[in-house]
Amino acid sequence: MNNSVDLSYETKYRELLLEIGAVMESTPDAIYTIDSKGIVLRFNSMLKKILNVDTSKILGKNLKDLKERGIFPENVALLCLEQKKEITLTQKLDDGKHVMISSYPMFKGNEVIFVVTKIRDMTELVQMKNELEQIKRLSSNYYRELKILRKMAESSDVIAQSDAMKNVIDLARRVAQVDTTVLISGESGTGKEVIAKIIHSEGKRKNGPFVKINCGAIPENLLESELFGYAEGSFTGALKKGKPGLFEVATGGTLLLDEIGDLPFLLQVKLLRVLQDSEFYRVGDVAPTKTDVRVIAATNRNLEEMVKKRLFREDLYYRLNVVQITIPPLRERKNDIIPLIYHFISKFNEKYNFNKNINSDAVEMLLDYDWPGNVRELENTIENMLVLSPTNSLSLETVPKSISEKVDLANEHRENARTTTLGTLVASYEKKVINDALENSKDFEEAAKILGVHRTTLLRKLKK
Ligand SMILES: Nc1ncnc2c1ncn2[C@@H]1O[C@H](COP(=O)(O)OP(=O)(O)OP(=O)(O)O)[C@@H](O)[C@H]1O
Repeated sequence: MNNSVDLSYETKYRELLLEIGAVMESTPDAIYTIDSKGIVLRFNSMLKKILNVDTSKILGKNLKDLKERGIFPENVALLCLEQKKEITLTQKLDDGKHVMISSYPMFKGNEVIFVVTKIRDMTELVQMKNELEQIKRLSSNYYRELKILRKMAESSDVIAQSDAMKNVIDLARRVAQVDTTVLISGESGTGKEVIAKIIHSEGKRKNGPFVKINCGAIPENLLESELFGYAEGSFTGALKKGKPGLFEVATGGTLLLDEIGDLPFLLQVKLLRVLQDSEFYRVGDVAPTKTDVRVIAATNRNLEEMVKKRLFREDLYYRLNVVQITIPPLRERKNDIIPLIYHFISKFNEKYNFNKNINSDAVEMLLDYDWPGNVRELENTIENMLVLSPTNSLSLETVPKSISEKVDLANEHRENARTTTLGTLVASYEKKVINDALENSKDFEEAAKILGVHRTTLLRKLKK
């Protein structure tokens, strides 16, 4: 009877062990247990796979010894035993695997009787996490670059760092949306054509032609036929079929009349008519020609003054000046100078296949200059420096003499003005002190005494 009870216990015990073994094998994690003395009691087959340990050497052995002899790569279970609490940590093994190790203490009363440790191979997960992070980093880099590229494309390579220039571009973009005439004024080389192109390319006529004519560069007798064309056989040397003028060439687009202040008086009348009636007469023609052109006029002269002096027709001035955009000279928007310098360096590096840069002394010098020729002069200067510089770094020596001499001279004048002011102040104060001393003393001798100088010194100063 007793025997049969024992046997049934033994059977149950065996079955339990089988069950535990089956449970331990059913997981992709490595599992092992140690007793309260750190002796390895049991493990599953994943232990060999994940920790790469020789499992034939560990059963019944002390984990501490195994760790010290390098047979076992970790001892989290011992920490758990020591601290009597659950411990989870991650570890990178010698073979590069990333594992997460969790040890759980099993208690009898207050005492830990054994520790179960579970090890999960995280290598793939860590790899995936790293890859994900890399992808995130890459995509945020791409996003940043895209934003810069978009910004560059949007501003179509127009530099506007200063508030003054930002306002100009803003106004140009707004005015681009309405088909009105615009008068752009500004010193030579400030970027009037650049702004006219923005108005053209951001408006309804962007797919039409952008045509420019410099009214001051063409002789008066040719300008009329250049603008309005001429009819068949209208003058000797004319083409037989006649020739269209720029008002026809620019149909559907924009016509930029540069240096409008140079337009001869007679042509001013003709231009006014085109603007009012959208039609004109070719030279020698009797029938009018229709036109559909947006006119932008540009000038570096003071048209208002010209109107007062009767050099420019008042009615045309008002017709052109529906919206006026004034571009300030570069010296009044110094914030644009540095970005323009780098913009042109990169432009000409690309053109000449260079990889040159500029040093800070040279930048300082360019910042101190007044740029009477504005952006065009700066652009030419950078091209000149880049082409002539013997090294990859544009230094102070590469700044053209015409610029460095002017900057040096201006700095010298400023310095002189500063010291002169100081000298004048000291002299006038000295004069006041001497006068006071003379007034408050009975004679010259006493005044010298009050002032603490020799009478000959006082005499000399008085003479001065
Ligand atoms: N804001 C800017 N950003 C980049 N380049 C510019 C800018 N302004 C002007 N430039 C460049 O400077 C040069 C002169 O500009 P632009 O021809 O438009 O000046 P302008 O005022 O029309 O000159 P002009 O009075 O002689 O007709 C051009 O090469 C132009 O590309």
